[in-house]
Amino acid sequence: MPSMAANNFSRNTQYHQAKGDFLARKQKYEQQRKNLPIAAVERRLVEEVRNNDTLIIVGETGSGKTTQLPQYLFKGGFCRDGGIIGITQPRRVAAITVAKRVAEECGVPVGQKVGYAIRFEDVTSGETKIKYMTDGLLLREALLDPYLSKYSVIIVDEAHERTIHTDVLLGLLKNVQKARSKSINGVVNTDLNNSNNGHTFEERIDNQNTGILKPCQAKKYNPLKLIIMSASLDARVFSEYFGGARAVHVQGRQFPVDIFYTHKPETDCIDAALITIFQIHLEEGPGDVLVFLTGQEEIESVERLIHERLRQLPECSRKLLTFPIFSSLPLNCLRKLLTFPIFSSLPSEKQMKVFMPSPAGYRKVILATNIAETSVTIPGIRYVVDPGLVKARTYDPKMGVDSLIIVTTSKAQALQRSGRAGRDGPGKCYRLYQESFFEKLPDSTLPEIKRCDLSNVVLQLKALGIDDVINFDFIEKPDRTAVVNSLWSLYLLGAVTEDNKLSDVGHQMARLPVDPVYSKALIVASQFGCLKEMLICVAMLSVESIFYAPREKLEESRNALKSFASPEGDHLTLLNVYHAADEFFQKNRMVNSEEKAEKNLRKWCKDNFINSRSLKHARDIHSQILRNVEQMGLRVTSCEDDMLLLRRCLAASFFLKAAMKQPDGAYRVTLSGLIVQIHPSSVLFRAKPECIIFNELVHTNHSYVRNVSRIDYLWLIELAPQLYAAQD
Ligand SMILES: Nc1ncnc2c1ncn2[C@@H]1O[C@H](COP(=O)(O)OP(=O)(O)OP(=O)(O)O)[C@@H](O)[C@H]1O
Repeated sequence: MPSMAANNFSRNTQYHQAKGDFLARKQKYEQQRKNLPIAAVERRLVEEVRNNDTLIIVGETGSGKTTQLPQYLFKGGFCRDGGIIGITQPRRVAAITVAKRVAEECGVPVGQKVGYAIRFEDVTSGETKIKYMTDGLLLREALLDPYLSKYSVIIVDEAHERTIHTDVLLGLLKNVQKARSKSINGVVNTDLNNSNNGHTFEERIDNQNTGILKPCQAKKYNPLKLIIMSASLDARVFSEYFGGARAVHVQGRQFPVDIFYTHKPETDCIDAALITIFQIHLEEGPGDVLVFLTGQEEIESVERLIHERLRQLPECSRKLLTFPIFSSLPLNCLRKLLTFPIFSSLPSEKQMKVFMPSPAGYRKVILATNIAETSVTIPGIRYVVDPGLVKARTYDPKMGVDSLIIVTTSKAQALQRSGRAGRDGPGKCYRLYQESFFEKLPDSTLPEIKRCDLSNVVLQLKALGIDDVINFDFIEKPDRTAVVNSLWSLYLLGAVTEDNKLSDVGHQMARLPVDPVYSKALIVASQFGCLKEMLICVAMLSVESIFYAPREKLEESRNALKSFASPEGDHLTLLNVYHAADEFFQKNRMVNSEEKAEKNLRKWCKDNFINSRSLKHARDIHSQILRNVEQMGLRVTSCEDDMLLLRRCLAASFFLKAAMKQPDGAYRVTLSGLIVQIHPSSVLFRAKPECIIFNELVHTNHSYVRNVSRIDYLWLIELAPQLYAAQD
């Protein structure tokens, strides 16, 4: 047995070692931080924020805006009165990774002084002073705390992305800022928007919750400092919107990035990307590669092709041994290439894998959608491959059709993409198009608010007390038809009343973090007595494709699907998959550890051609929305085997998307008159029932509907008379 002295000695050594490591890390971060271009203007920036309530900061990618400015403001005393510095990001992955980095730089665990919050995950505490979050999350917070009273500073980062949430936030923050500065001057706060009937937000909210209008109480708030930030925004537009707000530019970048263009246009982007990846791998020095692709399918096929080509490579080539960089690598170096996908529907823990360093001697190739385009730093990336394409949402308000199409990027996006290299050393960016093509790209991307279904935003605004959505002070007004159509859909869903006010149901819907059609479905299901089943349907419908059909095993995957298929449609089929997976998992967990049961479930998914990532994501969403509905006091009961009841509930919920069979076997959408086909992936593709409801409309060479269930037209008349009775 070791003596006490020896024990103490070893503990002492461990302590000193840990302390030494900590100090070395601290020193390393301090040095890195000092070298960032933004460090040279720290004092000036803090002064600018002190002197201006609204400030626009434009600075090169990688100059240190996102990670450093909040720390400077903290040090500059902006949290002294107990206020928090909030920083919004358009994407979850950026909020998480930047928070982790800043926590490391501060030498604290994430969740304490520095934290993050995204939909369904809150890693903050009472101690948190620097909080990274998605723009959507801050919007949700505004529902509960309309003055955003806990924030002393809000930084809207990557504002150039102009996500729908950023645009709504900007309008909201402008009002909150005005209201808070009035309150500090002792003016009673009655002016957060034009249509609040002269009551404060608190009063309106109390009125909604209790029905009793409380007496007016003037509250004092500190002014809200607002900072709009990006590497690639048109400062003029934002400055004008904020009444001539001051804009400052942070000069300089840490490392150079060389840009390369192709000599002629590329006809096959995937092939061009593959050639470039291998060219980099075989001819360039150490460093990882980041490739921008348009979506999960493309990523998976490029990943497969990389592995196929890798297998064809010789163990090692003589030619390569003449390059000094390869001479030190082991003989099988040519195959030492690892691929990592990252896209939005990939569960967070899988997404985080791209941030781990590659094993010694390996080169990492990250295949990403535009999720990795802004804010994130992936350590080790020296090469960026940019085919110049992105999958973007478009919306046809007349047809009510929301679709994803592949379009060329804007200059701002190209700049952001190249900015992912050159963050921890000099970088190279290969744009797979000609320079003349780049010159013709639009400067910035069309704001999302101009190309999206607005139902969710309109619902949120109304829940915030902003009834006159058309006249809301947007930085850029959305299409009037789109607003009117979303108001119409919300009216049909029962979320707004005839006189355009949010109904009780609407208030309930706004509390659920899913699309209005789904939140309504959950409320309807609690009345029908099948909320247990609807929670599963909504979770499964909220993720990308559950079924996985590799081209080479199409027949096998179809057979696997048959074992879950319901003749009534895709919703019941999804329910069968979820139940089967859950039963398998629960049985496994009785005899295995949680980890082993998870592993076995992944194997079960593989055997059954189910996308385990999507299923895991659906299971997570399910538990989160279950918590939400329980908090709201909705009755979570099961309809057991009464599938007729569940189908009627589907009709009562998704009646906005119904279609009738035409003599030629195509379908006519009842609301828009659009002619569509059932997608081949649907279990009803061949059955072709007379009347269907569906959740998704996609455009390829035809208009297809997906996630389809068989219903009876008479149910629509009975359950959605507001739309169907008049047509009878
Ligand atoms: N997770 C990380 N790992 C390693 N280095 C990092 C990390 N995050 C940031 N850095 C370093 O800090 C620098 C500044 O990053 P930061 O995100 O603050 O820049 P930025 O100006 O906001 O860039 P962008 O406009 O591209 O978001 C990076 O270039 C990189 O050198």
